[in-house]
Amino acid sequence: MARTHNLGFPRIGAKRELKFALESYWKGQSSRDELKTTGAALRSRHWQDQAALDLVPVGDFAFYDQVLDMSFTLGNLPERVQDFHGDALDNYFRVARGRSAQSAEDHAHCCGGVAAGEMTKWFDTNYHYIVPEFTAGTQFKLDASRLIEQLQEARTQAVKAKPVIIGPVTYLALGKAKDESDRLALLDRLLPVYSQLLAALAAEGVEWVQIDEPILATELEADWRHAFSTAYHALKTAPVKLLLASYFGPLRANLEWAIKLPTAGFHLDAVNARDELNSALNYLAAHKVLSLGVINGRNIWKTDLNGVLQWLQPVAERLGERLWIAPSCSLLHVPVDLDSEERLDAEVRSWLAFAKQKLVELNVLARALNEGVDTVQAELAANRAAIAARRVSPRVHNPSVKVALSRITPELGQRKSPYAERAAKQAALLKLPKFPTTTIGSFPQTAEIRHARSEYKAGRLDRQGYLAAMRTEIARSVKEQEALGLDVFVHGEAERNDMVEYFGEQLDGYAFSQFGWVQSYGSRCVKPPILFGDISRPRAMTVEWIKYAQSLTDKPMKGMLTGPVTILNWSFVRDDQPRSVSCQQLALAIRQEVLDLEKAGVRVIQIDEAALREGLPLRRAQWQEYLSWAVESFRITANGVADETQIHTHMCYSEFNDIIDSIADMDADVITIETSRSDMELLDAFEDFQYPNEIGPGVYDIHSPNIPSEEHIVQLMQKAAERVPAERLWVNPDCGLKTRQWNEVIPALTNMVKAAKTLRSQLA
Ligand SMILES: Nc1nc2c(c(=O)[nH]1)N[C@@H](CNc1ccc(C(=O)N[C@@H](CCC(=O)N[C@@H](CCC(=O)N[C@@H](CCC(=O)O)C(=O)O)C(=O)O)C(=O)O)cc1)CN2
Ligand code: MET
Ligand SMILES: [Zn+2]
Repeated sequence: MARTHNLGFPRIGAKRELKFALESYWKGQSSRDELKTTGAALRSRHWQDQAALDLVPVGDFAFYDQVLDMSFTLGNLPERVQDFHGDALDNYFRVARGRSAQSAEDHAHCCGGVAAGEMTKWFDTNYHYIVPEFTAGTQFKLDASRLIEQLQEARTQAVKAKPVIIGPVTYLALGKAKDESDRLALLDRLLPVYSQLLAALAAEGVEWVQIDEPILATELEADWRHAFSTAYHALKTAPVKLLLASYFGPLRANLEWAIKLPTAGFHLDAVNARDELNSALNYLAAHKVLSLGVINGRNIWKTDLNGVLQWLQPVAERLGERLWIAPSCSLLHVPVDLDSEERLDAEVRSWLAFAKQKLVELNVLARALNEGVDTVQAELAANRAAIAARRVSPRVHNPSVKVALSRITPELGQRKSPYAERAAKQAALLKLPKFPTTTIGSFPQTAEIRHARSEYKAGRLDRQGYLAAMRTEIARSVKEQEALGLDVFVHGEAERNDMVEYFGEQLDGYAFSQFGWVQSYGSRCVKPPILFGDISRPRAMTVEWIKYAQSLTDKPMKGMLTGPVTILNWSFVRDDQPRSVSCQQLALAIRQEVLDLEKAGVRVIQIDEAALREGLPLRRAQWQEYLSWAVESFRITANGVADETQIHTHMCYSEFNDIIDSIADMDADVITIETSRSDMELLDAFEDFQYPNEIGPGVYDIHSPNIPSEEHIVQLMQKAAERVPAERLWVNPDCGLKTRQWNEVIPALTNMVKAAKTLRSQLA
């Protein structure tokens, strides 16, 4: 009898209930009890949604982030919040979001402002976690209250609970030593707290605990391998059974030793590591449970159930009771419920499965294994038909796109002249001052903008009314930029719901959902569009907006586009062709937009590649292959323009040391990057490499409500000028301003423009 379980369920809610409850609480519009009630209601609903499983995850719910939850469970709070006297949940939000010194709440508790914890991406997903902070002196202390309360809650609802925690080695690996000390030296202090935690869970009657170690999908140095051995030998006496979970990819050199660690069970991502199944079976000790992730937890496609059964049935026969089946990873990365969708095209819908549908698939597989395929004949037949229809659908295959792809030549990615020649022509045309100022694209997405768009989508505001409302916003942002005295303007992206979804909505080969929300960080969500077919651009997507914005000013207006690699990495993409092929198709489509903008007289065009660095594969061994097609796709998109047209790109995750040659290969005239929090140290890579083109190192940390002072910006730019020749420097924020408010943006940019003027008089 194969057993079914799940590694984690999306917590934001099918209608983003958690997002709205959090934001209302943060604004002081609802009480903490109301927020906690919403949390409990979501947990309860999600447990019901999973009731058909043999084991249901508990502890996967988090008010902000599961890694931050783990830090609180382990008593590892940054020193700056340890003296907080208020409610524990408020302290948790202080670490997550920071708190400016002025807020009334802080006066009430007499401890000033705190910096937010650093946020970084969770493996190769678009989810961001709060980085645990360590020093050589870090002490851990168990606080199991969250897990125990949730277990008790689950018990009253008769949930077959399997608590989920992050394992000690991954926890250390995800964190950062603030004093550059060795994180692994903390393992000996950490393990006793894990032992206490497991004992506390056992005391609640728990039999199995899922302990996540996704770091197993990366290349591990000997000391980290050793840490695994130390950790799991120390925990083997715990009074619970441990299911050690690896996901997001194959284990390669880690497979043999990891599966032989002394745990009662092991979870293998059998979607991404199917080729490791036989070895896993060979290494598996006779008593051990093998959990196989047979349903893709990272995409939205229906599983080929008949295909899975073909290879899974013999495994089930061999393992009997010791086989568990599950999604490949937590379902955090997929939307909740396909049934909510009212407008999806019926054909495309028939190919899809969201979280709830994936669990139904799992159940069909389990019944086929346990009760015989005859008992699920109808389900298997329907699945077979859907999979077959998708494979041959004319909606998926567009011969003219395939022809265009076959005609790609290296010349397509080649600018006409080298940077130095282009730069001279652009300077003559644009006549910018030294230290030119600009912003990254978006201005605040105000409640009015979002409201107008939702009225438009609901049919209560007509197209003319919507266009007029967005034009008013664009005009406002142009006026503000005139008043600020910026040099290169942006239109502000008011008309875009998201930098990726906006393009997905306008390209053929894409579908988009109404409620397909996925958490990106905290209360912020994205609705990744669904790339299902060959991509083409039926008509220009941005030209009218940019032309309108340009008509309002004599300053150069940047055309604003999202690049192919970022669109790819932040979409749900096809699983029936390599990512590189989808990326090239996107490149050809966005290239047309670039050329149309140029034709419309736009002199500066920015092509955002925020997710290029982020999209690096988990294993270094695969980096080169990825970088080569990713950079080539960018070059195809960007490099068809005349020398006089200035191409910008933007990246917000700027740890470029290992890939600076690829960044230079993109050959953008200007790159704007995130650097303010690293005190310009991230520019070292550019200095060492002697990066040849222009750079705008961010001087305003847009993730924080704090307003940077003129002096601070001048100082940062002086540091930048020590590393990059001043004549190649731009002055700009770290990233777009969509999540900020105008009353923060205006003073910050005022200081930025003043700083640029000071720099011109000092250094020029
Ligand atoms: N795709 C993507 N990934 C990214 C980023 C990014 O910008 N895009 N940035 C980095 C950080 N991640 C981020 C992810 C999301 C947001 C963000 O602001 N998300 C918004 C939603 C953006 C959106 O799609 N907005 C829609 C829907 C807005 C909305 O919620 N409307 C209300 C209605 C409001 C009303 O009627 O008054 C509703 O639908 O209920 C729109 O503008 O049209 C949010 O969660 O609040 C920011 C950063 C990394 N990854
Ligand atoms: N142009 C985009 C913006 O300003 C770039 C964002 S990168 C996440 O919002
Ligand atoms: Zn950015």
